Amino acid sequence: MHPTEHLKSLVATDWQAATRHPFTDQLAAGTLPKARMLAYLQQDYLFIEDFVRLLASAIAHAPSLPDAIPAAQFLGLISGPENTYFLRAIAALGGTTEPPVTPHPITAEFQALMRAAAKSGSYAQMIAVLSVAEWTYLDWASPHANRAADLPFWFGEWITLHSGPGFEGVVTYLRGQLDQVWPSLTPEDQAAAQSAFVTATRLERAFFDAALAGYPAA
Ligand SMILES: Cc1ncc(CO)c(N)n1
Repeated sequence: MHPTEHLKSLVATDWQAATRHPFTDQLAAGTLPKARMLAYLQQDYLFIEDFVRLLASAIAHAPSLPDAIPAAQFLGLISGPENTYFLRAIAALGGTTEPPVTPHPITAEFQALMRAAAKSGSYAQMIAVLSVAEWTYLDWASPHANRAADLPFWFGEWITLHSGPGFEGVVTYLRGQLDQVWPSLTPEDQAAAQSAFVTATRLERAFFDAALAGYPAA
């Protein structure tokens, strides 16, 4: 079994909950209330800021240029079409990106995980968090890809950005990076990368739970 398959098997319950979630089911059915989608995108735009910095850190720590290039191309996608999607969708749903919203506690936990991975110096930890983020999104979005065109763009494009051959390639690349470095890691590094993978999956699930509930005050 590939290391990434083993890691996924460890978190099967959270993985299933994060990728077959009522939030994304409602999104793909077009029945998710607009206010819920807006609040989610505003929180996710905070997530994306730290995601961009984490991805940049992984690029900086990649073992070789061929290992770095696909991540650099993906960074261009996030900084280009995906960033533009956020700005257009948040505006169309009646919101703003400035000033940024206050991070919900789950968003803050995710930010802390990404910041810790980014400054850990461990490429495996960085890739572990990035892999969970993109692989869970590929898994929830792919079954809905054929319906994206019929939805309002703030739902449809969010599915399209996370499905299809190009995005599958991103996930294959990220998993391949973790599978490639895994055997050379010390047991301590493997444990830290596994812990990052487990925590990231728990937070993906919790992020959708909070978004579905509309971020009720604690
Ligand atoms: C919370 C979260 N996880 C993963 C992705 C995919 O990049 C996202 N946009 N937001």
